[in-house]
Amino acid sequence: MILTVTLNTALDITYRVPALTPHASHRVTEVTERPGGKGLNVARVLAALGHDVTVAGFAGGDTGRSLHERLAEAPHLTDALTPVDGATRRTLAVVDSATGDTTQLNEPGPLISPAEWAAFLDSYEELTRRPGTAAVALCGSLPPGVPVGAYALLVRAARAAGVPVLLDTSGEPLRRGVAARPDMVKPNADELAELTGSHEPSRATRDARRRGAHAVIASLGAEGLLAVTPDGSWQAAPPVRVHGNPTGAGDSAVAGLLSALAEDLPWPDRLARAVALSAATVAAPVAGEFDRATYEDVLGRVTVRGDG
Ligand SMILES: Nc1ncnc2c1ncn2[C@@H]1O[C@H](COP(=O)(O)OP(=O)(O)OP(=O)(O)O)[C@@H](O)[C@H]1O
Ligand SMILES: O=P(O)(O)OC[C@@]1(O)O[C@H](CO)[C@@H](O)[C@@H]1O
Repeated sequence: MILTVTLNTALDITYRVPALTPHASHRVTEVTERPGGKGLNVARVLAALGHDVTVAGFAGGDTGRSLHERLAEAPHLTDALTPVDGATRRTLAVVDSATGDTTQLNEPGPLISPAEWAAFLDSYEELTRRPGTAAVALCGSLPPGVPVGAYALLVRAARAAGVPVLLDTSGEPLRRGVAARPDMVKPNADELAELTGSHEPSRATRDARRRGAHAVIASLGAEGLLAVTPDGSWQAAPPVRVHGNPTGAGDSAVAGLLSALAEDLPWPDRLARAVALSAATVAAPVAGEFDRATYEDVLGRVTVRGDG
């Protein structure tokens, strides 16, 4: 079983409009609603690959109920979200059909009380220590009320339980989480630059390792992934730039890395899978889904270069 943690779950709403123009009124041509937040996207992709996955985090209010209902329909997925009084947030992605560009609006999320945080920690401890837990992914922003050092605490607890842990977040929670020495961290280019102060990916990736992460897998948009690990360094790139909605591409990369880790595959195969899955997510209309034909087509054509 792979455990994904989404402290700030969301009901993701995607609007498609013919062209997005500031100050103008728009007709929405398509609306989709999905359980979201990065860890839930990771979980859906893992489940679609046939891995058993448990989702932890918080859910509350009408939006939280909707999350529970939809998660109950997903095969291979166990809902272990901790109930909270506040309502789970909504996020809005507006896709411009003319350019393919996406504009993202994320609500802050509900206020988590000290008692709710303590209840989550109990559940997390139990899940990480359960026999058969193969890996943990800690994903996304923190809702108000959750301490800024939350991920550092969760990284240390996973390591104490002997479970490999991957961190995918930003800002101060990322800085503190990295210092707690996670097995893997997956920043995008902006997150990496903010963490290290360097806009040069290979220098920044090495710097992020010095700050504590055992392996750093930086996602660089259509250029693919740059991984610096204890076993070697690799660059993995898709054969072509895919046009579509990139929301959730990073989450699919995380799902690729974790599923291949759970299957004991070597780094080049993990990276190839992550790149192919994330390209296939750009080709799918909403986050947390991937286009299987694109995945299978791209998988054999990913270039992996390195010294491992
Ligand atoms: N246009 C594209 N064509 C092909 N692959 C892409 C494209 N954009 C992104 N990818 C793949 O998706 C991965 C993740 O993308 P990105 O670096 O934008 O991550 P991210 O910012 O964490 O994503 P998000 O927050 O939207 O989930 C990249 O490393 C790459 O493999
Ligand atoms: O506010 P966060 O937690 O950083 O990001 C949340 C979010 O925008 O990221 C996902 C795409 O990666 C969406 O499904 C989701 O709603």
